[in-house]
Amino acid sequence: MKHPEQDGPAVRASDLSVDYAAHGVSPSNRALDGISFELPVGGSLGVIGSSGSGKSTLLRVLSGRHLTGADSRPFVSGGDASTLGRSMRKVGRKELTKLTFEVSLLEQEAGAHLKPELTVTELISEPVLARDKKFSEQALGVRVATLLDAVQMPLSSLDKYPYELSGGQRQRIAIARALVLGPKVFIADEPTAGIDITVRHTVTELLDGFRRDGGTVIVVTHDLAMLREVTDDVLALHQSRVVGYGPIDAMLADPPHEFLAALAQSGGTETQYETPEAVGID
Ligand SMILES: Nc1ncnc2c1ncn2[C@@H]1O[C@H](COP(=O)(O)OP(=O)(O)OP(=O)(O)O)[C@@H](O)[C@H]1O
Repeated sequence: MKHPEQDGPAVRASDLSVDYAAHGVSPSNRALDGISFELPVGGSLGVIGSSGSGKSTLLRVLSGRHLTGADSRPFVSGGDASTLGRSMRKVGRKELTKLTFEVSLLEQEAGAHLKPELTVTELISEPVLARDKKFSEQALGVRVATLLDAVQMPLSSLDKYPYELSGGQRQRIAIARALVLGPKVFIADEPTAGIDITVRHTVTELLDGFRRDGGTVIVVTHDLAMLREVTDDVLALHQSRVVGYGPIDAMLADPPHEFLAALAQSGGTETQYETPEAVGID
């Protein structure tokens, strides 16, 4: 599981600060400010925070996608983060390519952004064929069917197009696609968003199984039950900074910040939290 040069945690952030550069009329913007944590190989970290607190930016940086994405890339402006032993500040191009195979990022609303012209089989197979055009058709067929089963979708959906699936089914296909390369680290941004409550456990089971096989998980979720079931520690962000770090129930029992106190009171609907300044309270 470990990168040859890696002899430490799977993921580490040390006083990490991340900015978005000024763009047109938009000024530069600090999205993360002095973030530190460590996640061992095989561990699972939850990330929570109010809207705009920096959760998605953190996932982009830890997965190396800040160096491969399109416009308005965030950049590491202070400290550093490393994933599987590679620095996110100075990872080389070759190492970065390897990292994108080893670290899978399920982006927010991934199911809604599947290519509409591809079938389920093609969608799940695409990352494998993009990496190796000559990959055995038979082995790929088995891998696709196994993943489809893992996300509890029937084999009859193999030839379907995204428009023929429900929102929850599309999200499950996105998850299968994210796991098809057999990553070592799975980073997921709201994986259960849009998934029917009755099949949510599919995702929890999948993450559990992934960890049992030695995989490391980072998950942004508003789902308290999921945080309890699949994470060891939770990193709570508020306005770009860490306001809590530890097991979710310990944090909610003795909230170190008003954001967490509000979350404890609401029973998990943290997005409703507004700062006193935002609602005009002194
Ligand atoms: N492409 C971008 N260009 C400039 N600033 C950005 C960009 N994306 C995000 N930001 C800014 O970075 C900060 C953190 O945003 P981010 O999307 O990481 O937060 P978040 O916690 O994931 O929010 P949400 O829960 O609403 O998805 C915000 O101030 C946001 O406006």
